[in-house]
Amino acid sequence: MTNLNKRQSAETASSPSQERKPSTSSTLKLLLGYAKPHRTAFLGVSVCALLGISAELLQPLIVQIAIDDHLAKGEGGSSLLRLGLIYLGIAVISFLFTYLQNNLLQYAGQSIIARIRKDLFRHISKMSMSFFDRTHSGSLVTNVSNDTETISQFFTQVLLSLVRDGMMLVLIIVLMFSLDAQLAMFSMLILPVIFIVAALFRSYLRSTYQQARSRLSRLIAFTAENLSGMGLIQSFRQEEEQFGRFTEQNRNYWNANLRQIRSNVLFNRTFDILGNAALVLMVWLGGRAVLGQSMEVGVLYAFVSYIRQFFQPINQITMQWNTFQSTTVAVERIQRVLETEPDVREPGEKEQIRLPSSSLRGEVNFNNVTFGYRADRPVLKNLNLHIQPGEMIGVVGTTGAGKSTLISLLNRFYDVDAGTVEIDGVDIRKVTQNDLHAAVGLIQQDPYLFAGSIIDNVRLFREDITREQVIEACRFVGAHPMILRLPNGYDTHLSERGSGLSAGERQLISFARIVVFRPKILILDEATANLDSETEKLVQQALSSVAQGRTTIVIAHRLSTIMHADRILVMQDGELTEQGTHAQLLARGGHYAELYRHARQSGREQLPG
Ligand SMILES: Nc1ncnc2c1ncn2[C@@H]1O[C@H](COP(=O)(O)OP(=O)(O)OP(=O)(O)O)[C@@H](O)[C@H]1O
Repeated sequence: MTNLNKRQSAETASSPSQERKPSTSSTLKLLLGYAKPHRTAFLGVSVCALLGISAELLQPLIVQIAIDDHLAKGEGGSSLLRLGLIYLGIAVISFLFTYLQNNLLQYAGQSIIARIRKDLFRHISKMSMSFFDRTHSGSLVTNVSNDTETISQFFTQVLLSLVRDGMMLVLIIVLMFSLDAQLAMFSMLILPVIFIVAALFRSYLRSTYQQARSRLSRLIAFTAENLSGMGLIQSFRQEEEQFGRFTEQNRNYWNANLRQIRSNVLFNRTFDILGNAALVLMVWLGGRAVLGQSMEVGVLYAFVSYIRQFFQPINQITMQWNTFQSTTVAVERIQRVLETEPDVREPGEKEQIRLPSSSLRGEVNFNNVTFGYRADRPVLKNLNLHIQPGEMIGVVGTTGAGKSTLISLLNRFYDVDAGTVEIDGVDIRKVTQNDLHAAVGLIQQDPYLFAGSIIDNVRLFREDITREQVIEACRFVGAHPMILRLPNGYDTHLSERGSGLSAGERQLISFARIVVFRPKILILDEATANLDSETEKLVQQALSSVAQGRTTIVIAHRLSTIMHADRILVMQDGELTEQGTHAQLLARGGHYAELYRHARQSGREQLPG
C-alpha cells in the first residue's frame, strides 16, 4: 500500500460516519487483559466481599434467635448480653472485610487506569504527524482524562457491584428460603415487576447519561479552545460573543445534567416504592402466619430485614448497567487510538541501519522525491537536492511553495510517496526514529517551551545532561546574560509555552538545546521571521556559532538570514527552480532577483511570501 493510500484509509477509519459500535465483548477483552496481572487482588476482593456480606447477613439471624429462643421463652440476662456482643463482633468483622475489600479494589483499579493512561500517552507520542493533522487534540485530551476516568468506574463500581451485590442477592434468597419457603416464594413474585421497571428505565437512563456527557465534553472543548485563543479573542474584542456562546453551552449542560439527575432519582424512588410494597405484602402474609402460630415472630423480623436488603443489590446492579454502557463507549474510543498504527513505521530489526552520531558527516540527499498530504495533490514533485556535509543552505520561496514540507520529510514526520530521502547515503526509512532525531535538530519559528525551569527546558528534562553543560551551551549561544537577568536565573520557572520570555529569548533557548543535544544537521524553519532587528542580530550570532561544523538548512523570510549562505535554493510550486549563491542568483536575474528587488523596494529585508 502506498503512503497516500494508507493516509486515505486511516482518514476513512477515523471519520465519525465509520465509527464502529461499542461492543461488550471487545470491551471485556481489553479490560480483562489489563486486569489479569491483578488477579490475586481481585480474588482477595471476592473473598473479602463474601466474608463481609456473610457477616452482615448473619445479623438479622442473631436477632431472630434472640427473639424466638430467648425473649419468647422469657429468658434474658447473660445469654441476651452474649448475643448482643456476638452481634457487635459480627458488625466489626463485616466492617473490617468491607474496608479491606474497598482498599484492594481501589489499589487494583487505580493501577489499571494508570497503566492504560501510560500506554495511551506512549502510543500517542509515537504517532506520525498525519495522525495529528486529522485528530483534534481536545479529543485526545478527553481520551487520556475523561475516558480513563470512566473506565476506572468499571473497576471500582461495576465490578464491585457484580461481585458484592450478586453474592448478596444469592445469599439473601438462600436465607429467605431456609427461613420460610412459602413466604420466600411469594417474595419472588415481585421479581418480574422489578425486571419490567428496570427494562423500561434502562434506555431512558442511558440516553440522559450520554447526553449529559457529550454536552460536558463540548463545554470542556469550548473552554479549552477559548483559553488557547484568548489573545485573539481579546484583540478582536470578541469577549461578549464568546461569553454568549459559553452561556449557551453551559445552559445545555445544566439542562442535561438536571434531566439525568431527575431520571436517576425517579428510578431509585420507584424501586423504593416496589420495596415497600413487597414489605407490606410480607408483613401482611407473615403477620397472618404469626397470628395463626405457623411462624415465629423472630422469623418474621428476619424476613422483613432481608426483604429490605433484597432491593438494595438489585437496584445497584441495574444502576451499574449504565456505567457499563459508558465504559464500553470509553473503551471503544481508547481502542480506536491504540489500534491506529503510525503511518511512519520504525524499520524492522533486519533492515535497520545505524547512524552513529560520532561518525555522522551530515550529507543530505533528496532523490526524485514526490510527496503530497492528499493523494490527489502532490506538494513536492520529483525533487532532487544534494547537500554537502557542513554546507549552509538557505531556502526561499513563495507561500505554499513547499519549504516546510521539505523539512518535515527530512525529519520523517511523513514518508515520501516516491523517491528517497537520505542522510549520509542511508535511506531514512531504514534508520530508527531515535537515531534520526539525534542526527537532525529542528528550531521552529515559535519554539515550544515546557512548564519547568530554564535548565529543564534546555536539557528537555534529561537528567544525564548536567547543569554545567546547560550553562556552557547558553554562554555559547549568547543567552547567558539574558538568563541571569531573570528573577531566578537558570532556575526561573517558565509557565506553559514559555510565556514570560520574548520570541527572541525563546529562540536563544532553543539554540542552546541544539548545542546540548549536538545534532549534525540543523534546520531552522523561519526562526527569525518575527524578531526585531536587535534580537535578530543576537539570534544571527547564535546561529553562526551553532552552525559551525553542522549541515544547516535555513528557511527564511528575511534576506539577511540567508544572504551569506553557501547556497540559496528557490522553491516555486513544489519545485526547485533556482539555486546558487546570493551573487550568482542576483546575476541570473530570475525569481530570486525579483524577490530581492521587491524586498529592497519595500524598504525592509522581508521577502514576499
Ligand atoms: N498538514 C498539512 N495537511 C495538508 N496540507 C498541507 C499541510 N501542510 C501544508 N500543506 C499544504 O502543502 C503546501 C505546501 O505547504 P508548506 O507549508 O510546505 O509551504 P511553505 O513553502 O512552507 O509555505 P509558508 O512559507 O507559507 O510556510 C501548501 O499548499 C499547504 O496548504
